[in-house]
Amino acid sequence: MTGEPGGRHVVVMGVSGSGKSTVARGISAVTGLTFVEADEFHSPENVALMRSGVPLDDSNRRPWLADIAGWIGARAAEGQSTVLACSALRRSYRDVLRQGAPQLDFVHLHGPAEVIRERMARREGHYMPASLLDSQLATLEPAEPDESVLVLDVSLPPRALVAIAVRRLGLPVWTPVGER
Ligand SMILES: Nc1ncnc2c1ncn2[C@@H]1O[C@H](COP(=O)(O)OP(=O)(O)O)[C@@H](O)[C@H]1O
Ligand SMILES: O=C(O)[C@H](O)[C@@H](O)[C@H](O)[C@H](O)COP(=O)(O)O
Repeated sequence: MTGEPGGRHVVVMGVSGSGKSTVARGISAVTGLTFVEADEFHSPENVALMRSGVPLDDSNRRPWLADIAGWIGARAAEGQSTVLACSALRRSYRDVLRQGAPQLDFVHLHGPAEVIRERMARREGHYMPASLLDSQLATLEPAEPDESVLVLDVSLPPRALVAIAVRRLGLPVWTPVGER
């Protein structure tokens, strides 16, 4: 999607299994913002660590986040708007992402650990074991007052989460060409 220079940039954040990919894809479908999955930027070494049940640390995450910030910056330079699914667990990680676009909006999917654990256990074909949820929750640093973060309850259905996020962030609703 092209917009004014810089565009809008949204990161759907939260622990693994909180519904980031589902909600970010939904926002993209409704608004036309270009969707990207932060997991796709992980090195094979990072994926291997998580697959074997070892949590990432700052040194594993730093180059990953820098690459994502670079991607956001490149899209912003093209005037393209984006929506990402990215855990962005710590304040310092969000600060790295903001280097790509200073006015980054975050949607934090937050909710009971049991609900998220259940979803992770049921999810098929993903490298991330449910056993890493505890470390994800321990690493998570909620938004500080100066950050632009909308906190939403993971227990809501995906469609409601997408609708609330689009409305509260004032994102443009995309209309297919044939319906204009
Ligand atoms: N709001 C929701 N309500 C019920 N199930 C959900 C919701 N959001 C996601 N899910 C399901 O939970 C699992 C994890 O969602 P996913 O989007 O992959 O999370 P994440 O990207 O944060 O790891 C998936 O099987 C997905 O279909
Ligand atoms: O910083 C991290 O520890 C990882 O990014 C992690 O948070 C991410 O959650 C995994 O890559 C699993 O992917 P999902 O979040 O899509 O389950």
